[in-house]
Amino acid sequence: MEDVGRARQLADPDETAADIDGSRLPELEDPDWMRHAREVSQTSFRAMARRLPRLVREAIGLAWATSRCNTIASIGLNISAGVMTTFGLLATTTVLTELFAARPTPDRVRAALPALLLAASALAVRGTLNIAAGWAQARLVPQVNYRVELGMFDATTAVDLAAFDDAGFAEEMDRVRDRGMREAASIVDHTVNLVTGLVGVLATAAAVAVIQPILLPCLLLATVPEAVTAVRMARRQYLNLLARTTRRRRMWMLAALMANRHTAAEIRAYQMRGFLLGEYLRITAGETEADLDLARSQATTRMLGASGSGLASVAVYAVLGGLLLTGWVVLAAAAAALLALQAAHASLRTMVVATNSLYEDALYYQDYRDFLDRASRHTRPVGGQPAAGFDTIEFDQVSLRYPDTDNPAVDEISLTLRRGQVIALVGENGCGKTTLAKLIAGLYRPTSGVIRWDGVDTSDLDPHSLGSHVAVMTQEWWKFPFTAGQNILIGRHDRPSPGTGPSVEDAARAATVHEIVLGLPHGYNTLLDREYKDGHDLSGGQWQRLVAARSLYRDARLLVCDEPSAALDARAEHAMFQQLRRQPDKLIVLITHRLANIRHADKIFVMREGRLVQQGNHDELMARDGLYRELFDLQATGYLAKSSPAPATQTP
Ligand SMILES: Nc1ncnc2c1ncn2[C@@H]1O[C@H](COP(=O)(O)OP(=O)(O)OP(=O)(O)O)[C@@H](O)[C@H]1O
Repeated sequence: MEDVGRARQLADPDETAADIDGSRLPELEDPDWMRHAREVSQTSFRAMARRLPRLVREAIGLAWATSRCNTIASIGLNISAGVMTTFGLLATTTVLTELFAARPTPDRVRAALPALLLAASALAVRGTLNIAAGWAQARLVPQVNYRVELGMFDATTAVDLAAFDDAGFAEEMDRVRDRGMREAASIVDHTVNLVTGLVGVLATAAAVAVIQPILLPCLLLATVPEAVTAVRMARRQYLNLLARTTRRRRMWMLAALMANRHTAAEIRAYQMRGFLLGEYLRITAGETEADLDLARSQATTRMLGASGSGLASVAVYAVLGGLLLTGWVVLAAAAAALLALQAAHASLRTMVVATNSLYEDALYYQDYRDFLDRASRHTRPVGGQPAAGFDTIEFDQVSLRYPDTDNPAVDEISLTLRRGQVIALVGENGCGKTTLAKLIAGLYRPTSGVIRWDGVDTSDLDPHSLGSHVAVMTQEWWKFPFTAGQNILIGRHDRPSPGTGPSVEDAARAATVHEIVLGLPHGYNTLLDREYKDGHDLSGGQWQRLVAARSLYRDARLLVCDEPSAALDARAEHAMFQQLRRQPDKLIVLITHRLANIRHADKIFVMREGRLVQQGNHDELMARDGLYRELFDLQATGYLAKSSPAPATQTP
């Protein structure tokens, strides 16, 4: 790790002298996913080579599962090209043997002609095979990429919502998205390169062994400096990048801040431009220095490597000369061996670089596989009893404790909800309303207690069919960058027949957003994302109406509305609650801090610190002393209080 430390120092020369104050961003901790990089930096090349067979098997397995045809083509064509290399070299030896024979020149040329044709043909066929192999490889790599990406998103969209509360899961997911996912295609690419390099070396060695076996050790000797140089350069490049990873992440972060529509307003309002550009400049100065340092040391290694190769070549020439003088090798064989040497150099280099990269990328790919394992532990198994709907939902001593928290967010709650009711959850911030609503909606599973639909434990019901009876208007809705119509339609994109529920326009009318959508340049086909051409945006309240339309379009038996009117104006809010009261066959669960909106609810559940402390309708709860009356009166006072005269201005 000495190299890492050195590169780090060079990357930020003023590190020790710097004052860490508010005018400068603090240095970031190295992220956990760099642990593999460190591991690679401490692994010897021999240890890497030992793990190679397993890695190659794994990569070929992945390629095979993606496209058998392209895998066979990539590897098969490369091997065939190798065979052509051997043929070509052998034919060249024959050409040289004929040309160096003690005969008149025209006779020598005539004798060499068939072998020359053979050598030229071998060369042409090898070139064609190489191009075809490259083509198969180019087809294979993106396919592997998409397969792995799909596997990743298949897992991230199937896991329980609770998985996202687990910090370990989130970090692993980011790490996999950062690198692990991309490296799957790389390991296939490197493996094919490794096979290509290996085939090249073997093909040359085979040719040399046929020409004159004694030349084989010479070939190996000549390639050693090249191999050492390639390994050293690849590893130095990697270690240098490793030492700068954290700083580069900071650069990416700053770059993303400075070229982003969402941050543009704040950057201008707070005049942060100078600060951001200054930080970027400071970091790029360190980066430039690190780049120059790398270029310098790579040039030195390349020079030393070239000198070593030169010396090795001189040694090989000396050995060849000796063999020629002593008659062990004929002149033609020696010349062919020199050609073989050139070919072996390039192949060996490919092999060494591919080994280094394959080993490193395989470590990141392992992260991806670990993540899929972890995700599968967070995923409910498909199957179970189909859920036909419900008439009653019953909570029996239900609790939920978030990971790594001391107190349960919902604590031993028992209640019964019936279809046709409008119920409300009330309480102060953080008392557990949203968590309880998510339990009702089946988005979370209780950590203890049982939830039953018509007497059946929901954990015995098929999660997909259970979810099909639920619609949720969440507090933290997302502005999906789709058209206005799609933003509603995704509420139930797989509705079996269009006539079985409200149309998109009906839902939009019910949520008082139809006129707004018609006012957009392309009506329901208007793209709601200004970052794309012809894209538009809506105000916060207009978006909230669109979200309401989506959940009405879903037309589910259970509708959970968490602060559905937080961004609505008074008229829209009134219309929204009127609409929610007009759903006699549904169970509506409302969460709102504006208590006037739930006066008509059939039942109000009042929560404090995760527990149910009161329940009843508005009149019953107002008739008693308690939290509900206290909160309601506090709010009502604000509306009813007569405006008091402004306090007199005090004169000094
Ligand atoms: N994902 C989470 N991980 C850990 N703790 C959480 C998580 N979500 C909520 N909590 C905690 O659980 C408790 C209940 O939160 P919840 O969001 O259910 O409250 P709430 O009554 O809906 O609050 P508000 O009225 O502010 O929306 C709070 O103490 C909160 O900090």
